[in-house]
Amino acid sequence: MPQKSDTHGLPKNWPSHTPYLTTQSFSPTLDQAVAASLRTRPKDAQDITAAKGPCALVKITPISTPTHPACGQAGLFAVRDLKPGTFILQYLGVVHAPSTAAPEKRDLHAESNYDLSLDRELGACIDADAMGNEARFINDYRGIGNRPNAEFKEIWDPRKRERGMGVWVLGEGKSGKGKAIRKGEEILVSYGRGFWDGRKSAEGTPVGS
Ligand SMILES: C[S@@+](CC[C@H](N)C(=O)[O-])C[C@H]1O[C@@H](n2cnc3c(N)ncnc32)[C@H](O)[C@@H]1O
Repeated sequence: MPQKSDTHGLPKNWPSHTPYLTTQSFSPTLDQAVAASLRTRPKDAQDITAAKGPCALVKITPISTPTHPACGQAGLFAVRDLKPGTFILQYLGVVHAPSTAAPEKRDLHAESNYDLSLDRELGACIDADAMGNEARFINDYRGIGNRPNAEFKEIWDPRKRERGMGVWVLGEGKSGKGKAIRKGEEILVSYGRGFWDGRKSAEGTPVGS
């Protein structure tokens, strides 16, 4: 059954102060060369044209369990069983990269907790802090589950001719250990140690402690 959305076509529990995106937004500071590269199909990306609007596979849920490390925030949960390797949804936000025209400009995205790398060489990222879709509510598995049950991977939208990032249920892999995500389970990825190390150093805690 599709996930109920409110009268404005927003997913349930979508925050009123955050614009809901149905396609990627591009920073006006994006260099032409970077923009061109983001419109060139990479070798390893999967072709996906994600459906627009609220995703029927997931729901945004406020977290009130005191032992949950993101208590008081929200998370993204499966509304049906999802098989290993299933594409769930695209990670939408503002696509940005350092500008060669104004390299001295302050990076407006440096402190975002919603900034996902798209292309390391280009420094291109997708920031869902100011605007995005349900994928911005995916929490890191640490302190919640034993391991991630989902992963971010690059996609290529053949219709828009755009690179992007998608969220998949972890595949079965060589070991065949990838498991389905059960209805009601929280969708959890690994942000990578860099995310948490960056936070520790920003807070003045020595990295690695
Ligand atoms: C991309 S947001 C995830 C959605 C967020 N929970 C919300 O409601 O907006 C990343 C932020 O969620 C929180 N978070 C995610 N995973 C966490 C975890 N395993 N432990 C503690 N906080 C977590 C942190 O505050 C982090 O900066």
